[in-house]
Amino acid sequence: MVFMYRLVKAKTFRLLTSPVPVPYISRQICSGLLSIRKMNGGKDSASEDSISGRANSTSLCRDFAGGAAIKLRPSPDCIDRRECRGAVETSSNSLGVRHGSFGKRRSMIDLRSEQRSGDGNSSKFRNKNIPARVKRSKSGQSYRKPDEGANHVAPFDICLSGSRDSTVLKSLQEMEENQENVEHPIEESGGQGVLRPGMVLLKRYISLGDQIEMVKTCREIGLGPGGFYRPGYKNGAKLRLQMMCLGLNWDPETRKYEDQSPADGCKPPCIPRKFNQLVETAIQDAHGLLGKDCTLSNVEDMLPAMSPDICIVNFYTTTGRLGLHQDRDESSESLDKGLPVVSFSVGDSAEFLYGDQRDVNKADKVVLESGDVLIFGGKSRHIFHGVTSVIPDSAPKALIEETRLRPGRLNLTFRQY
Ligand SMILES: O=C(O)CCC(=O)C(=O)O
Ligand SMILES: [Fe+2]
Repeated sequence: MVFMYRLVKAKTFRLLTSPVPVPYISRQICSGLLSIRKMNGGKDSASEDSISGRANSTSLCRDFAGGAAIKLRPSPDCIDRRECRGAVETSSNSLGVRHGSFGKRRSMIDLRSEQRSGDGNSSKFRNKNIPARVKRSKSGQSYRKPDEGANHVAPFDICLSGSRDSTVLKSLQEMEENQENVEHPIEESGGQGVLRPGMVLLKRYISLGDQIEMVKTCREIGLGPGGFYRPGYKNGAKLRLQMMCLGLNWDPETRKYEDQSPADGCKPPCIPRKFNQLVETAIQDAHGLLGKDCTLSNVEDMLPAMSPDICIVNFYTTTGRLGLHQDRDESSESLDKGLPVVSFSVGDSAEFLYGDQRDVNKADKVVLESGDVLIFGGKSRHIFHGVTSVIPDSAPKALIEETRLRPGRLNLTFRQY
């Protein structure tokens, strides 16, 4: 009896003092295995290719030495960004970009609100020398965790926090149904068509569904390594926009393309393959428009085709703007050939100026609306251009409801280095 009592007491003691109950441990291992299987065989891994363009990508990233391109390498290198100054905990699997998908509707609205920078000016406090640690959240998204005590600011979030209205899906469906050609509606509306030799505007070209996915994808990438920050010029002045570069990083301070972001030292994320496909189709459709002019024997003489390996993503709040400038930091080969810049506008409309001189009074003006694609190459490759104002409350309602994009405008410009 005494022996039995001691035995029971000893077992009970061991159970009570054991740090983790055995059945609990095995449950954890099982669920771990389950989630690994799900990631490898389920939708998540299938979606990797669609966003990173990894498997069949034609996009290339460059190695730079002292600012000069020395060799081209395939896109997986721009996904594996472990070399970035602070992303010590990043593995190729942990980058949110690889788990997102352009084609897959996944809500990004529940991302951690405490990681948000709040307003368009906060990234000016980001200390270039303080690394941001990249962590992975339960949902598989990567985000930066500010180091203890560091004066670090998380990337700018182009979307607002909060839940989505349940009526939104309905209004989205209605809008899609009302679009005559959901794929690429080329309408004969104001400003549409050839603005000048080599400059073509495709009005409301990007479908609402694609605009929504574009915002969600940019948000997801923009919150990770190499994400949105507020860049500055050499003289210390800040640009009136938030920027993120894909493929290669363009630094307004050095006016050079480099393979790391000055904000966090990370390699620029890759351009999602779906973005590149849209660019290529837009150029083909622009050629279709140019081809209507019977005097042109070869449309490519006026507007060469290109495969983008750089995408500069700008987000302008309603007070954002961009002074008149030329895009001339791509390779001299690209510039000499007149390979075009292709610009996507999403969100609020903006007044866009363009002309042959850096003079606002001599420039022409066009309003770029959500879904518009502007292409300038050939003889127009070196035009001066800029954004004078963003028109508040002009974005499609369903876009805002579905994405909670902040008031302002998202602009993506694609180029070939
Ligand atoms: O926002 C725009 O429409 C133009 C952006 C631009 O010119 C640039 O990023 O170089
Ligand atoms: Fe530009």
